[in-house]
This record gives sequence, C-alpha cells and structure tokens, in this order.
Amino acid sequence: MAIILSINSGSSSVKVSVYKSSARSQPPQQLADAQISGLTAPPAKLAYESGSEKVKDQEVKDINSNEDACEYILNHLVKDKGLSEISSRDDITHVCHRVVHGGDYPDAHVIDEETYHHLEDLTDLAPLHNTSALAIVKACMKALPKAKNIAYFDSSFHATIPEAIRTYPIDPAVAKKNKLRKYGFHGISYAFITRSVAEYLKKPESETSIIALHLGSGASACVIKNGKSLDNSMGLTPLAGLPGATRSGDVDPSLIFHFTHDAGKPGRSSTKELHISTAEEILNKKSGWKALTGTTDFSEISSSQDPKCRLAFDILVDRIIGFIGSYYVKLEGQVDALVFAGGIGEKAALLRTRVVEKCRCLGFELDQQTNNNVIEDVVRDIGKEGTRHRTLVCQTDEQFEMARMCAVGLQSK
Ligand SMILES: Nc1ncnc2c1ncn2[C@@H]1O[C@H](COP(=O)(O)OP(=O)(O)O)[C@@H](O)[C@H]1O
Ligand SMILES: CC(=O)OP(=O)(O)O
Ligand SMILES: [Mg+2]
Repeated sequence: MAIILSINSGSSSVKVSVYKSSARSQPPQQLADAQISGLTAPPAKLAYESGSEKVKDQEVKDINSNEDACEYILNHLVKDKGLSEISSRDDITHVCHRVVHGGDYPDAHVIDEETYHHLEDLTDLAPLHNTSALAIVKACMKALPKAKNIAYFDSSFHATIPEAIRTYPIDPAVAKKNKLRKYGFHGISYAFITRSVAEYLKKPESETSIIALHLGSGASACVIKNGKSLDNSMGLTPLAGLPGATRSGDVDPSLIFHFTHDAGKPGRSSTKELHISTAEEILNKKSGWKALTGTTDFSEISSSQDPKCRLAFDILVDRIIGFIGSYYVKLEGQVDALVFAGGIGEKAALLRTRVVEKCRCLGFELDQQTNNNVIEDVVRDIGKEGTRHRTLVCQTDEQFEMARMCAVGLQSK
C-alpha cells in the first residue's frame, strides 16, 4: 500500500492532501486534507479534515514561510490519532510536489539528490513561482528520507501547444539560448478538468474540446482541442494573460519603463532607479486585485458596490471574454463546453453570470437557478437547456490529480 502526500505550495497557501493507494485501477482514496493559508497576510490559518477531526480557520503561530507551513502539517498528520495510516513520518511512501515551471519537461520527474539541481536550474526561469516549491522539496527530502519525491509540473500539460502559438516574435537565437517561449501553466488543474469533463460528457478525452478557465489567486484560460492543450493565456511565466490577486496579467511590455513617479515623462531617467527584478516583483506581487482594491479576496470584490471593486470585477470579465472569443475561433466553434474552475470560477456565481451574458452571441447561456446554487459535484452543468453550447463548473483538484498520476505510475510498474 502506498501513502501519498500531495503538496501544492502556492503564492499564499500550502495545501497538502493525503491519499492511500492500494488496489489496481482504483483511484487513490483521500485520508486527510490540510491547508495553511494567509501566508502573505498573517496570522496564518489552518484548515484540516480527516476521518476524526475537522478544523477551520484556526490561527497558527510562528508560520513564516511555506516550509514552516509544511513542517507544521507533517507534525499534525503524525499527531492525528484518527489517521492510523500515518503513525510516524516513515509511513509516507510518496510525496508529489506541484512545481509551476517545468521548462521543457513533458512529464513528471522523480527527484533525488542528483536530479534536484535540474529543478534548481528551472528556477531561473520562474524565480517567483518555483522557489517555495523547491524549498519544500528540499525540506521533504530531509524530513522524509524514506519517501520518494516526485515533481509534477504545471507546464507539462501544455507541451502540445503548437510552434506558431508558443513562439514569441523575437530574435530566435536569443529565444533559443534563453529558453524564451510560451510554456503555459495550471496544467495539473487542466488535466483534471479535461478528464473530469470528458467523463461527465461520456466522451473519450481525445474527442473532447473545451474552453476552460482556472480562476484562483492566479488565473488563466486554456483551450483544449481533442483532449490536448492548444493554447493557454499564461506565457513564459504565469504573469501573462489574465490579472490575478497580485498579478497584473497582460500589459503593454513598455509600461514597466514608465513605472515611476516620473511617469508621463518616458525616457531613461524615469526608470533609472527601477531594477528589472523590482519591475518583475511589482507586476507579480504588487498589482492585480490587491493594487486596484486593497484586497485579494475576490468574494469581497464581487459583492462590493465600491467603484474600485466594480472596476476590478469588470476588468476580469473583460479579459476573460477576450480569451473566450479568441479560443472559440481557435476551435472553429467546435466547443463541447465552457468550463469554470478554481476558487473564483467555482464560487463566484455573479462573475459566471456576467461572463456568460457577454458570450450569448456564441451560444452560451446560464440556467440562473442552477448557477446560483452551491455547487458540490465534481462537474455540474449550469447551462440553460437547449442552448448551443454547454457551460459547466468543475471543482478542480490539483492534489488529487498528482496522486492519481502517481498511483497510475505505481500500477504500471
Ligand atoms: N465565494 C467566493 N466568491 C468569489 N471568490 C471567492 C469565493 N471564495 C473564494 N474565492 C476566491 O478564490 C480565490 C482562491 O482560489 P484558489 O483556487 O483556492 O486559489 P489558489 O489555489 O490560487 O490560492 C481567492 O481569490 C478567493 O478570494
Ligand atoms: C501558475 C499559477 O499561477 O499558480 P497559482 O494560481 O497557484 O498562483
Ligand atoms: Mg491554485
């Protein structure tokens, strides 16, 4: 029997789910689910659920990093008397790590001392996104010496994006040398969404074409043609495309050269104090909903009448429909469904309403009653009966997807 820990280390939270995998061709069975959130807005809070225990919003002290959060969760799992499968850390056999940037890796990668440095090299491509995951990989290698660590990359699912879509129109020699191209992210989530939607529609994945939206703290859109990623709104890094909690999303790349108090007077003087890594930090960590409204909580933004919140909401709707229109054309209208996922996509009924209203001309329409109900199924049809295209909500689960891929790997041995 394998005991699999799936770790999703995000920009503001660490989510860890525990699974048992025993029988052949059975999906992994979840034993416990832990999350420490609020890492960027202390105090950090614990949510924990296992057979015997349920905790929500419990403040936890002295958690200052993703590694601290992970260590806290490991201790909690061992201490949980109801979780008999883990009585010591040695009971954990596999640890799946979500690593956002996987460069050219088309598949998951087992991590040992030797291969760890390959992952470190990738961090140069996305320092803001891979660093915390790698710190956790390192901590787990030390804290759980008996377990096998495996990296699952957000970019792998997008290895199928064709050349003309993934290539930036820049000097090809520089692009090649510095590995500058579109990679695309949230792929673990899109793999889960594609499989779940295909199952729901009772179609093979290879005949399923969807426009999917993963709208969380980081948000992206993806077009999946016959089960494979054709395009994703994120790019070289997760900064491109839709805005997010603290990310600007697409802006004119020149904007950053004007981003000082001298703004309005473009020229070298206006940027002389602004180091390029500061620019990256501003666009990734000091923009988005936080910069526009002061909060990163989208439920607050979507229910507020404050003009700043309404503007942020309208910006998200505008950017999303831009991608839907583009992706609809890329699929030549052969769309099985528009799919909403991620914390915002799954819970913000008003956002779904406004987006789908704008896409009415393409043949999408909602059933308002179903849309407004709390959605608990993995996939739920919220579309109006008789419309040309379906609209679905999918409760995506990146931790489960990694555990599932890990279990499939074990079964094929
Ligand atoms: N009821 C809600 N309405 C709108 N947004 C919500 C709601 N509940 C949570 N969210 C938003 O979902 C986002 C978090 O989504 P999630 O997919 O868990 O994020 P991540 O994994 O990227 O940290 C946050 O922006 C949060 O404010
Ligand atoms: C890829 C990415 O943006 O991840 P997250 O949404 O977890 O920040
Ligand atoms: Mg996420």
